[in-house]
Amino acid sequence: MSERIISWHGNPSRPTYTPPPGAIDAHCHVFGPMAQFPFSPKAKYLPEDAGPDKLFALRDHLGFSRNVIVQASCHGTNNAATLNGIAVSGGKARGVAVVDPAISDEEIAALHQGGMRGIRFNFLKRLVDDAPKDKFLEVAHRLPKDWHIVIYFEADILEEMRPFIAALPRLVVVDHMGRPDVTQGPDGPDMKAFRSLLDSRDDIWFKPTCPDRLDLAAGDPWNNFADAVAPLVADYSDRCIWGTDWPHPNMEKAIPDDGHIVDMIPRIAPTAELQQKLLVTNPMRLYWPEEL
Ligand SMILES: O=C(O)/C=C(\CC(=O)C(=O)O)C(=O)O
Repeated sequence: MSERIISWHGNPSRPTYTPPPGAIDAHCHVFGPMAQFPFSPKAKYLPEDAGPDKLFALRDHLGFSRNVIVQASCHGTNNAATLNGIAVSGGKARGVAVVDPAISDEEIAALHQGGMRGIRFNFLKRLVDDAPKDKFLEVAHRLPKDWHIVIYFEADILEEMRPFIAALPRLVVVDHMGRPDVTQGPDGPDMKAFRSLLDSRDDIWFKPTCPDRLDLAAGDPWNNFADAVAPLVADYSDRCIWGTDWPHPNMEKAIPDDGHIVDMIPRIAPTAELQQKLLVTNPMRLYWPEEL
């Protein structure tokens, strides 16, 4: 792997939709810059630099106020690039770390000091070599009480994930709703299974994100995504947070326009009240609770 990849739009449109004041892009990443923060030797993709300067310019362009930077798999368990993004944000970013489960309690405390408020367990085989559930559970028990656990898996393994998720000792946030097949519609088997997971614990949250990934075949404007996801947001409105997923790792063959991604928000959260919860109140509870 030597060629570096660009997976983001060079000139995204300005959205038609205006997010409320204080809106948080609660799922995005930074890549590098590589000269300062090299990628992991185990990285499954090698992106061009997409550093905090680009991320914050996009934040302003799209009308957002803050970011939650999620450590991407290309940086492995070295969180330096993400911590740098948080550090140079002037208090406008916090993060989610990916850690070696053998991390010490002192290192966890340092991550908290650096603005991390959760860790991510990634179960996608195309992104990570292994996902040891027993070790993940052990480290989960050592997290600060007010941290949460972000998990990323695909719908085909939801059933085998259930016992692990049930055992997690912190609030859980599921990335991209566990990647349901949105073409099945709001009452299809994947959405039904995901709803039953949400019903199994009232502290399982989700990100109704990534229309570009989940409605890839139909493409922009991602109508299947809007139809399947809007009822979920309406029914679980206190348990969802939203993000752009910029710089859209692995989407180089179908790069989304970030302005259009933002314009999905009023289609899945049609009222001002739902938008306020999705973009402000809910993510503030997880990332800046001291300000509430
Ligand atoms: O950005 C996302 O959430 C999804 C990703 C990339 C990713 O998670 C990672 O690299 O850690 C994907 O499906 O390729």
